[in-house]
Amino acid sequence: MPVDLAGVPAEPGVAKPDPMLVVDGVTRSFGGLHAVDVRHLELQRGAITALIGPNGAGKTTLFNVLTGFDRANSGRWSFDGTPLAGIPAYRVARHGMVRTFQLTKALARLTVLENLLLAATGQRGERMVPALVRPLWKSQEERNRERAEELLERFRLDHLRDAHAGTLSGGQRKLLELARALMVRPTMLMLDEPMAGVNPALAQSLLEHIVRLRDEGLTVCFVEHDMDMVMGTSDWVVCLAQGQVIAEGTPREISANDEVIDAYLGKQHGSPVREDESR
Ligand SMILES: Nc1ncnc2c1ncn2[C@@H]1O[C@H](COP(=O)(O)OP(=O)(O)OP(=O)(O)O)[C@@H](O)[C@H]1O
Repeated sequence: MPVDLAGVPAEPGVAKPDPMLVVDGVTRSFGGLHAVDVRHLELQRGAITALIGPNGAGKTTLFNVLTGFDRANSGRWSFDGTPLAGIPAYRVARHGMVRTFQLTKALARLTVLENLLLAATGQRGERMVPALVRPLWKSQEERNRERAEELLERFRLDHLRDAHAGTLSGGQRKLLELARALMVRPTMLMLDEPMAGVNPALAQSLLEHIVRLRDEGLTVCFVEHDMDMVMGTSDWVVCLAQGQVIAEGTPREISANDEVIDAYLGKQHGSPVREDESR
């Protein structure tokens, strides 16, 4: 564990020694449904925080709001001291908080290398004034290529640089999504179900990549609804249910937390137990 969270009490909304992201009173409703209602939440710098919760708990909605892809109804949050409420996604990314996205059909038609270079857009080479100054633009393009090659090697995708992204296996796609997010050198990585649809061996390798990124100083937050998946990897676990943070703690504390267990079991075994069954 890079930062000692072991002494932090396992309580919803608890303060962290060095928070990177601080969330206050964030709500998001759809009609009458309160999808997100987070009173206070802090994510520790340099740690891997897993955001867990049963289906429909509000994990993705909270992610979308915090990263500027959706709007909160109320609340504020700051990233590394910068208030981010109302800031659009591309500017959130410029502040260093970047989220992964599943490869769309359009991206699947591009090569792996093109995917990476496209992910770097919005950097200097794309902006108006430097774009007119050819040497500057050129050096930015070269830097992007260097970065892309570095990431291809890191994720062992270098032999696939000219393959169409659509031909990659599920696990390779997940690596490409991760590499795309890293093109802009974020300080915080937000991963929405990075292991979804990936076989267990590859999921393990993805988790190892994530741990390595954390060890290099990146702050990571990932959404996952499979509790087992987060246990060996995360430094801290936040559990959402019905939009609210119902528990926080180390993986060990969370796996023994009755409210968390109830939230999961309540969802999976939603129908009331018949009397004869309960007996
Ligand atoms: N655009 C939307 N319009 C209406 N309701 C929505 C919308 N987005 C999410 N919801 C609802 O908000 C609630 C929270 O959904 P969300 O996708 O954030 O949950 P989740 O925890 O990510 O679930 P899962 O693990 O199944 O992905 C759900 O009841 C969902 O149906």
